[in-house]
Amino acid sequence: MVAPPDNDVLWARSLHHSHDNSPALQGVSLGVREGEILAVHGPRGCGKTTLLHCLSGQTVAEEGEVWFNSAPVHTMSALQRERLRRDRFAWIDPRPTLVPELTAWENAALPLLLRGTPHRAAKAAALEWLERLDVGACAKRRPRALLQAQRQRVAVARALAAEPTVLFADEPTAALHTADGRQVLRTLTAAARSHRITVVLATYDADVAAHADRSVALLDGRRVNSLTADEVEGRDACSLSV
Ligand SMILES: Nc1ncnc2c1ncn2[C@@H]1O[C@H](COP(=O)(O)OP(=O)(O)OP(=O)(O)O)[C@@H](O)[C@H]1O
Repeated sequence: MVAPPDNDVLWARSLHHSHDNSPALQGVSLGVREGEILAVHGPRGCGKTTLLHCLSGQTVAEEGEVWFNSAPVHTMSALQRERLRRDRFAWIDPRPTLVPELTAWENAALPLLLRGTPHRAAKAAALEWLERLDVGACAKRRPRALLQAQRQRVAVARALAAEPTVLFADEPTAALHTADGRQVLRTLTAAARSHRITVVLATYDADVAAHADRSVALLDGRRVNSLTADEVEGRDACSLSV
């Protein structure tokens, strides 16, 4: 095993992974520098979510290596990977995944509480980030009483309140209207830059990818240098997705 370059917070080498014998990643390598916002860009089914799952330790790739700083994630036990995700990573799904029984602020505070942050400090951080995401007024409401766009803002607040080393955002604005999506994305990227949070942002949308410092393009589970307009729109069927 060769350790990753010093200035990469995340580093993946030659990742191969398949779902039901259908290859989703076919030899993807990449490095993510500390503090950068990296877009993983490509059409639907090209392997973006699978790549983020492998980088964040949710999935161990069938072949290849993933390193977080100097730690080999691919050889960690399931418990070690779970701790890594809890303590150092945050995740935003395309659609908000909140705990229905908890209020908005309790949802936003949850990762901090799970890490053992004192209740008062966790609540203060959650409320601060809900305000920044313009959903401070919803703090005491449960998810079912919120609009979808408000729920997604709570999910973004939850990810940022935890001040992770790396934030994985999988199509974070997919469920939002364009103007709403732009505003959430601006808040997310500004917060990440000011707090030196590294972001790996999966998107099929070139406008979303433009918010990143750097983009890597995926097609059919492989890195490519650039995408044509048709590929970006996902109009080309992904041959490996059938
Ligand atoms: N759990 C699964 N079971 C079977 N096939 C899967 C599974 N997850 C993903 N795939 C397939 O693996 C390939 C890559 O999927 P992946 O979700 O990583 O791509 P993506 O670029 O994130 O797509 P999308 O934007 O639609 O989420 C696709 O062909 C997809 O159909």
